[in-house]
Amino acid sequence: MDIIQIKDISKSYGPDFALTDISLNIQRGKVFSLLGPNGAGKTTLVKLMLNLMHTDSGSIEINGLNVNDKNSRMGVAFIPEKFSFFPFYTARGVLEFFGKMKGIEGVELTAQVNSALEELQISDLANRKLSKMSKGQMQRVGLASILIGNNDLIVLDEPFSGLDPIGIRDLKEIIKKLKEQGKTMFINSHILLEMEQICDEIAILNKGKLLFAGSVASVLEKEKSLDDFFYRTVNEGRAQ
Ligand SMILES: Nc1ncnc2c1ncn2[C@@H]1O[C@H](COP(=O)(O)OP(=O)(O)OP(=O)(O)O)[C@@H](O)[C@H]1O
Repeated sequence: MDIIQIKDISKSYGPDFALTDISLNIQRGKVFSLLGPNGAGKTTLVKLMLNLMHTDSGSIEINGLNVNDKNSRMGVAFIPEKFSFFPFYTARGVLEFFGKMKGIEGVELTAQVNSALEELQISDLANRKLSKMSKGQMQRVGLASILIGNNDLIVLDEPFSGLDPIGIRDLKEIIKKLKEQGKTMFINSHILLEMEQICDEIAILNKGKLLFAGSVASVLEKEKSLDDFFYRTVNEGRAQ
């Protein structure tokens, strides 16, 4: 079954449509990326999926449940583009908070937190407060939180922004490992080269309209790169 089912959704902010008649299904266990230029509607779609806003029309289901049902978000982890949390929390404190919210405690919580800190190479920052961290370090704390608990669906908004080249490589490895564990990833991004390397499926959005949905493999059969395909698709969409 598809883990995300988006049916004919539209969303406007006042008179302006941010999304128009979008239908999209995401298969379980795939790495999916929603690509689009600035203002395309990517964040709006994520907010609708997480029920942070409501659609004007159409419906979204996660795990077969309408997103109005809070149970649809069980096992869903979300990291916004700029991760932030109470500045007086340490990295360990943040991860313990996320774990406790998921009902994980004691030795199991300590083991998961230590493993997440190691995976993101921030064990040395475990006891540092967020207020004393760089942007990239804070982003790594946010990304470590997706490893806490048994998340089925991981939604990442521009996860590569703010990461240095080592961070980008580490994150790609983490995404690969999570895919091997059968997790589904929904990634909003502008960084086409990274997406070409790690994604199974993409959709291209521009000005609130869905211009393409399909596999990266099918794109690369016909095009030199995802980059070329993206620019051509967006430009043809603009011309219409
Ligand atoms: N709160 C808001 N009020 C009014 N218009 C908004 C609001 N949020 C977004 N928009 C508009 O909706 C459209 C889609 O915005 P959205 O943030 O979803 O795009 P995006 O693809 O995530 O862009 P970016 O890549 O720049 O983050 C844009 O035209 C934007 O100006």
